[in-house]
Amino acid sequence: MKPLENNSQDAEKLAAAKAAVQFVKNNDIVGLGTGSTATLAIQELAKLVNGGLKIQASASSVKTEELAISLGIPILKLETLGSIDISIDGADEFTESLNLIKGGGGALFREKIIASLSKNSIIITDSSKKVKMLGAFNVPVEVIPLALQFVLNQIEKLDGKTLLRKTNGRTFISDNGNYIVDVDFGLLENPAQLAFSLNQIDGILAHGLFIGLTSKVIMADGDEILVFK
Ligand SMILES: O=C[C@H](O)[C@H](O)[C@H](O)COP(=O)(O)O
Repeated sequence: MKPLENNSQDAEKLAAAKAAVQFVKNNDIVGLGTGSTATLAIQELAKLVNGGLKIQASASSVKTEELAISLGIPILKLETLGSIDISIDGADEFTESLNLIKGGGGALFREKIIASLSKNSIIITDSSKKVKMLGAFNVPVEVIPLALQFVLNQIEKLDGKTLLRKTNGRTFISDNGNYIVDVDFGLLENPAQLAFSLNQIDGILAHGLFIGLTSKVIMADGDEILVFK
């Protein structure tokens, strides 16, 4: 049996997912996020699609694409899309100013493209993800392999402590064939400035700081649904 705390966190994720899919309308192109919370939204969306809602969707990871197809959600290739009506995704941390850290699952690059294309970018979370300052969660950075040592040096100049992501002892490889470096910058006084500095480093494909890309965060807290926008 799962510990009680996990059950209530899962219930919050589900409540946020159910609230978010209500914003999806007939004929929308929908961006699908990645992770445990986004998965619940995809399952809820599939129920609506099977009940007659007409949408097309695009996925932020191979895993999400496989899930969506298995549930009968029509999928469009991301490279064909010039805009997305609505996207639903999770986050690792967010602040009330709607800045986020994402990428705990390594899907940050495609998630960022989807968020950037979205007219309405909705983030769904349980109550553990809301923070006063970003940075307790390490900032994921997707690095093109041949640039790894260069990027590590540059990030260290920004006072970041770097850790190459591994899973089960093996170097983690993203859907795009790249490494993920998780960086401890401490609590972030100025996440926008840090995002700008990371954007200047050649060899970084994307980082997990999502600044100004979110329309609203729907967070469940116990039985309550809170919307930050
Ligand atoms: O790369 C993964 C994504 O950014 C996820 O949306 C994020 O890590 C949150 O995942 P979860 O909903 O599982 O906490």
